[in-house]
Amino acid sequence: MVRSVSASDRAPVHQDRVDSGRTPADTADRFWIYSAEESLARTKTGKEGLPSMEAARRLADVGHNVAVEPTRRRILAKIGKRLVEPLIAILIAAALISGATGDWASFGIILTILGLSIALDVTQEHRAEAAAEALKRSVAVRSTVERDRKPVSLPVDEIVPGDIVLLRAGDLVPADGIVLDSKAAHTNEALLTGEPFPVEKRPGPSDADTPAEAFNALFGGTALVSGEATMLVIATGARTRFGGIAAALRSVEPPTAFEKGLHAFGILILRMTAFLVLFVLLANLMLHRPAIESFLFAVALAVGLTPELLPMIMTVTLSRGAVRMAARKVVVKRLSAIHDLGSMDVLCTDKTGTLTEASIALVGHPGPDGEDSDRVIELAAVNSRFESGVRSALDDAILSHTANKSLETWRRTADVPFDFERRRVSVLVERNGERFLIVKGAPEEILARCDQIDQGTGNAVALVPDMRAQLERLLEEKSGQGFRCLGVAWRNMPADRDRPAVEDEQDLVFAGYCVFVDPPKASAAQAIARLEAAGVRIKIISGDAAPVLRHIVETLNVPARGLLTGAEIAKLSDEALAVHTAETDLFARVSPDQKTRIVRALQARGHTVGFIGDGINDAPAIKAADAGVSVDGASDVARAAADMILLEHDLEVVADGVAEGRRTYANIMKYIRMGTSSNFGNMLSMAFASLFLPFLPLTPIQVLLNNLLYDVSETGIPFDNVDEREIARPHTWDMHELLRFSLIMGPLSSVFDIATFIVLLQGFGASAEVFRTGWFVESTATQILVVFLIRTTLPAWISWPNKVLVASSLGTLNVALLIALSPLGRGLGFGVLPWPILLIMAALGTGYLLAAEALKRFALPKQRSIGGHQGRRLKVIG
Ligand SMILES: Nc1ncnc2c1ncn2[C@@H]1O[C@H](COP(=O)(O)OP(=O)(O)OP(=O)(O)O)[C@@H](O)[C@H]1O
Ligand SMILES: [Mg+2]
Repeated sequence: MVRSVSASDRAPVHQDRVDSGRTPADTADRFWIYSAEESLARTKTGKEGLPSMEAARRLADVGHNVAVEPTRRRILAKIGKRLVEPLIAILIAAALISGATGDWASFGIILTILGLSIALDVTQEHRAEAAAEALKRSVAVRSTVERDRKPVSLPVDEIVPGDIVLLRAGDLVPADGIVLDSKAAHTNEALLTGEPFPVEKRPGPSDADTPAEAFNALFGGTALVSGEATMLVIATGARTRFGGIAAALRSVEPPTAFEKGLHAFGILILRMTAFLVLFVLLANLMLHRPAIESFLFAVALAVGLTPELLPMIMTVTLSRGAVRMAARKVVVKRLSAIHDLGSMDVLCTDKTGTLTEASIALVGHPGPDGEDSDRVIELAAVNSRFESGVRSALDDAILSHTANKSLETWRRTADVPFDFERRRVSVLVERNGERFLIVKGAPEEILARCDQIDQGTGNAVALVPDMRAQLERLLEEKSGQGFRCLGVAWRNMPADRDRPAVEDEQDLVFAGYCVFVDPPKASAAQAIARLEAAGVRIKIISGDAAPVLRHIVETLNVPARGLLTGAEIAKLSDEALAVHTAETDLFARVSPDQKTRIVRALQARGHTVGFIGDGINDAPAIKAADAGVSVDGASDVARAAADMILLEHDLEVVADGVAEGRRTYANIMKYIRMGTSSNFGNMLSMAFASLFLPFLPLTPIQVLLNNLLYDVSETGIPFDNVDEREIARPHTWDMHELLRFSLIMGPLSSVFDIATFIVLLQGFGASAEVFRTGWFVESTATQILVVFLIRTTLPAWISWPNKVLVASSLGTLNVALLIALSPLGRGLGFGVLPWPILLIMAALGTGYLLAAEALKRFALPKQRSIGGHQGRRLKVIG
């Protein structure tokens, strides 16, 4: 039986190292100190990988390769958790006491009602989660793993210790492990160590003390930016070096503003409920009512008042939102990000692919004289062909332009792969026994590193200031016309140099520019206009040059103010940057780390920030954003960091997602408003009833039944239609608004409740049974029907509900009437309701609904102005 690689497994194997002066504690985590053979032996595997049977056994043993196991629990666990909730537990105890005292009817009924409501809760939640989970799996990052002696593509969460993984440039390193074999492999560990430059990885062992120095170790969560590597997996999931940290970080990840607000709201309700229940209990006891029944009544009231279905409604509404968003080509990985997307008021976007077609073509390759030069394009092609990193679209354009050019005379020796900090790539090549370093990259930086120019033949002459100025003008002219440019340069290298370094990229000979066109995406203009109209400000953040960005926004006619470059941002403190972001919409030549700084600066100003990007360079910012968005074809790392994935690279899809996020929010708010208004009203009515009624207004069982029916009636809310005006602006959680709503709608319903009491008692001299039947009918009906009024700020007859909500509401209303008015109800303590009383109840109910419709415009939130959401975070009470 193979076990996971735990500390105890290691002890015997590295006995010799313990003898050589190391303590087991030192070596426990330093898996890179072993040779390939030792590591293979320790993980009980071979170079050909694991058989799938064995892999399945290990998976069952060590668990999935995820930093945090999903919180989705099994159905039984979910039921168990509900059974131990205090109120439910008290009810179960109450049922048992009823049974013990011979009241088998109560025993049966209480347990049936409880069973039904738990079943409703659990099945709804479970189904919704399963649907959301399936969607999430569809965008899971995959790795190529050797199984049964052949490479297969597997979701990364199925990787186990002992697996052999084949990595290529652009892949996410799926777990911790060591390099068995490599070809120019470099990883970017910025996400974990903050080190922005790629580090080379080759087979070990290494003696390093820290992970950063371990040249043969690969860490889960980093990215292979160049070359290829064969990796032996040593540790997966939370056992990885950074998996543990990630898990720790995730557990303290601040809740969204909505979640915070909701929590504060829950606590408020809880306090009010506790207060009321105690009040009712005391009043009943002081009036010498039967103790057990009074106690049960109080508990049943508490059950009725707690919004116990809220977590389920949240999950169902969000999952339902996720399913709807998937239909609009947005796959949600983190459900609560739907709220963030809906409340997002700033969207940061990259340029290529989002604002442009990303169909890049080479349109020119001028030498220093401004004329297209064969020398320039040949050097560029050699560079693109021989670099080991992820080929960018620029490289593809160069290579397709030179497809029929023979580069046979050139031989590759090594390279310094591209990274987004230096924005260039060098290859070391040989021709006719001579060695050259060919460098291409961001043109202004290439030019700054040149002191000679190439006359088109390989002859180098000094770069005089006039010439430099002329080259700068040429670049300005091309960029100003919206062309993307790269600079190409070279230098001679000593024949014995095999390992070029970043330091070699100077004293270069300037060869010329490569000029590319990437047409702006016409549809982007429309999508941006739509987002801006919906209160989402667009900021463009790109590694590309300022003139190119300016040209794009002019062509697309995007209203963008201000521009900051990476060089300027580097000089600003975080505070100063935050101030600048207010009037800056364009950010050019920014590094990956600066993208993150911009996101944080915007957040510091109280914005809810979205970030959409597709590159390795976008991943940290995607992670930092409230709503991190990536696209289906993006790099693994970007997709792994994102909260949601667009199946189509289009801002229009984001705009759809925003609308969907706001829809979801609006529906959750309906449930909350329903809860608060009826809760608050009920509390007042119950307090009144306890003091002035000669008997309990409802039996405990009737209270429970009312609660169950009400809950079922609300299960249609997640499906409900939402008014256009609800999705017109970013939403904000506002506790004051909710309180105002309760303070208007609650007393209103109490007025009608009390009127009902008076009519029943004074007008008809109703018996306890008839009284309870009358009130049950009236209160259940109004509680259920009021949803059709408060679901919209528009007049109820203009905004139509979804048919699922109509069905769930009217269906349960019918059941309620059937139970209360037919002989079925006799067993539940209902009496025969005379017709005149029924008519009066109907009249009172109608009166209440009309009054609610008339008063709701004072209670529901007004339409907000665009500025209304600024400072959102400050508004949250919590
Ligand atoms: N393959 C390459 N070879 C040399 N230089 C490159 C290459 N790819 C990119 N660069 C340089 O790095 C700069 C930044 O890259 P890029 O434009 O892809 O950044 P980005 O932030 O992803 O931009 P975008 O917003 O367009 O997605 C480019 O403008 C270019 O100067
Ligand atoms: Mg990009």
